[in-house]
Amino acid sequence: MPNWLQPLLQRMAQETAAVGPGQGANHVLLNVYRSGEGIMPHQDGPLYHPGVCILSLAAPAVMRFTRKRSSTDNESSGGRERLVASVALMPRSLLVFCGDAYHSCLHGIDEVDAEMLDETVVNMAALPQPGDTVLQRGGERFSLTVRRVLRTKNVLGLRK
Ligand SMILES: O=C(O)CCC(=O)C(=O)O
Ligand SMILES: [Fe+2]
Repeated sequence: MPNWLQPLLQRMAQETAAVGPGQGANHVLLNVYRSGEGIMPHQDGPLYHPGVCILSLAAPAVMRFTRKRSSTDNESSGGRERLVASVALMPRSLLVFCGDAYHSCLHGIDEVDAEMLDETVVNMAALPQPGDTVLQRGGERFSLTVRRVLRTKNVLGLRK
């Protein structure tokens, strides 16, 4: 890990056990999004300890958590009816998630220039003007996604 990341990772390890109790992070991903760019709904998967910290920098965006599609869902449904929570990713904020949000939901960022703020936004108070119905993305957003990659042999069940 580069030196400049150490204080950040130490602070995350002190304040949350989400990325691996007692162990901390060993994997940091830098993503850059221009306004209008997003990341498709996905699950971070079994190679990681099931918890993640996302530090947001520069322009804001909104992360949408959607329930995974089940066998009884209508094939043609767009996904909005499976939306369970939205989180405004404000500059210099940290999103930590694990548990159901990690295992039972997909997370993604829409490819939009302006985010609609509806009743699914769980952190309205973090917005500059609580009560606004639109959040302009405005410019480039950088995120650091901090996780712990598990030892592959453990994940595959090969270790005794
Ligand atoms: O950039 C973000 O805020 C999310 C990134 C993400 O979900 C991922 O890298 O798995
Ligand atoms: Fe992700």
